[in-house]
Amino acid sequence: MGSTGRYQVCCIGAGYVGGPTMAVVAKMCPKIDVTVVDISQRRIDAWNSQQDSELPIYEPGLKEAVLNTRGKNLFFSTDVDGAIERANMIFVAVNTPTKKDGLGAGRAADLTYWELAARRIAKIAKSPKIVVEKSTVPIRTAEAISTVLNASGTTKFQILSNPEFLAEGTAMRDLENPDRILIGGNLKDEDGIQAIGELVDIYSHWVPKEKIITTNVWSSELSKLVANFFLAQRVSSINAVSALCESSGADVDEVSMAVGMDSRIGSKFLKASVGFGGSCFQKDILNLVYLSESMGLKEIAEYFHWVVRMNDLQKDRFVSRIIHGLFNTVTGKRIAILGFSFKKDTGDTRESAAISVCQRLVDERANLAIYDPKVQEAQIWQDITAASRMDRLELERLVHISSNPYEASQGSHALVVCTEWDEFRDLNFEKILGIMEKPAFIFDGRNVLNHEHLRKLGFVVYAIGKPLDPRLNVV
Ligand SMILES: NC(=O)C1=CN([C@@H]2O[C@H](COP(=O)(O)OP(=O)(O)OC[C@H]3O[C@@H](n4cnc5c(N)ncnc54)[C@H](O)[C@@H]3O)[C@@H](O)[C@H]2O)C=CC1
Ligand SMILES: O=C(O)[C@H]1O[C@H](OP(=O)(O)OP(=O)(O)OC[C@H]2O[C@@H](n3ccc(=O)[nH]c3=O)[C@H](O)[C@@H]2O)[C@H](O)[C@@H](O)[C@@H]1O
Repeated sequence: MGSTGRYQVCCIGAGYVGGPTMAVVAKMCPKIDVTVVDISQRRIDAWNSQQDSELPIYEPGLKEAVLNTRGKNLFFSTDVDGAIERANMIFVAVNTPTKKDGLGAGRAADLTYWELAARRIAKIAKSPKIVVEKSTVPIRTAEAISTVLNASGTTKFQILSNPEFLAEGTAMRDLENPDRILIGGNLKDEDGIQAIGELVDIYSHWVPKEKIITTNVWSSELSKLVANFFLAQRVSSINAVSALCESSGADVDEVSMAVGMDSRIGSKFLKASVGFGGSCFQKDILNLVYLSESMGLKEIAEYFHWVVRMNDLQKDRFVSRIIHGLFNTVTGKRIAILGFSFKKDTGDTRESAAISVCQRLVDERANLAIYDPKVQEAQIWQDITAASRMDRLELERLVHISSNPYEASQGSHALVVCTEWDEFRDLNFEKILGIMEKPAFIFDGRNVLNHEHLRKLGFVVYAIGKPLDPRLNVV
């Protein structure tokens, strides 16, 4: 207990996982004090902002949960040391991106932030702590972290693995009603069992006991990576099928419905798209590739790697369709990009397929007008500049950020849907057709529009995995 007599939880890392996860813990456990800390002052200021629209991330339902608990039993702070000192349990939800340089670059997870957080805990903690690995990490990270934590010998630490399965855009729903809670710990040790019990107690406030499962630490760490591999693999598989559909006249949505109705296969995650994005699928699969390679399992590494390669291929295929469709050149043509986030209901753009699509089109010297309802203009510039070989000045001649879809469409040769935002379904396409160059093309990278209706209006439409429009120039 902290000095207040209340159980103290601290979370290091106030990002997409730390913020929503702790908001739910605070909401569901009013008798527990939850402090979320971060080294980024800007992020913490945004979490504490009185302007609720300024929370650092957009997630349906998040604002309400934060406003109802903030200042009561949910606190956001940059005082990392103070929070560590007071805590009974410390969640670590820092970022674990793919390594950019050095050994394992482009594949292995970069655990710098994790290790820094662990070293801070080791330095500051004076009383026993339970340290919960929330970030997605390679198998056996808990063991390494345990070595760092216990090296000074000043106090005792129990390390638990408790991977997070929330998906952005549905984070609050996923957290409040999870399919399962996975806790990995030392089941052979009394202190380990006690630590697992404390974490189970927290989740038991709102999650039925049968959904809380305990395993050894390594199974838990590996299960997280494997879950993401299985999900991404389904998207890559259906995207591979989409190419087959376009060449054969089959319709990928019909195939996916027919296949998904087999209860052994299931209907979720079978939606063909321009390619999966997000901060985790690619990174976690590359992590599995690296782990397999380090274990000498070359063919298994290749098997995992194909899921990522298929995804790159799908993005390339989509851009090729646009270029060939527009009579083999997009140079100087205006193209409206609808949607920039990696999926709907989030402003997150990490690894978004839209970035690759825009970068390839800019390489072809197309003029882009980009519209997204939630992504900040500065973020779009940052992503495009990072992805492109051109500098900001050159890019500013080619790229324009639009404040609405109609402005983006004005004078454009093609509309390209990169994110499945609901509002795109309800646009006034008669009006859009009127303000576009003719022939007016639509490339629906998410299969969200009513293609038949659009064709009747006069658009030439390309959709992923659908029979090809005879008016589309196909190579
Ligand atoms: N974004 C998602 O949907 C999911 C992410 N994950 C995993 O959760 C982890 C975190 O992901 P996100 O929340 O998306 O990352 P994020 O980048 O949004 O947040 C991480 C935060 O940690 C802070 N940080 C880094 N080092 C720190 C330190 N030493 N002390 C204090 N703060 C520090 C950063 O400033 C940042 O605000 C990753 O391992 C990710 O793979 C797991 C499930 C879902
Ligand atoms: O480890 C993580 O970070 C998380 O990764 C994914 O969540 P997230 O990346 O937020 O979003 P998803 O809903 O999985 O979508 C990922 C990408 O796949 C695409 N997708 C998804 C489903 C589908 O049928 N087709 C498809 O193209 C989405 O548009 C998006 O670009 C997993 O779904 C979460 O369980 C996991 O916790």
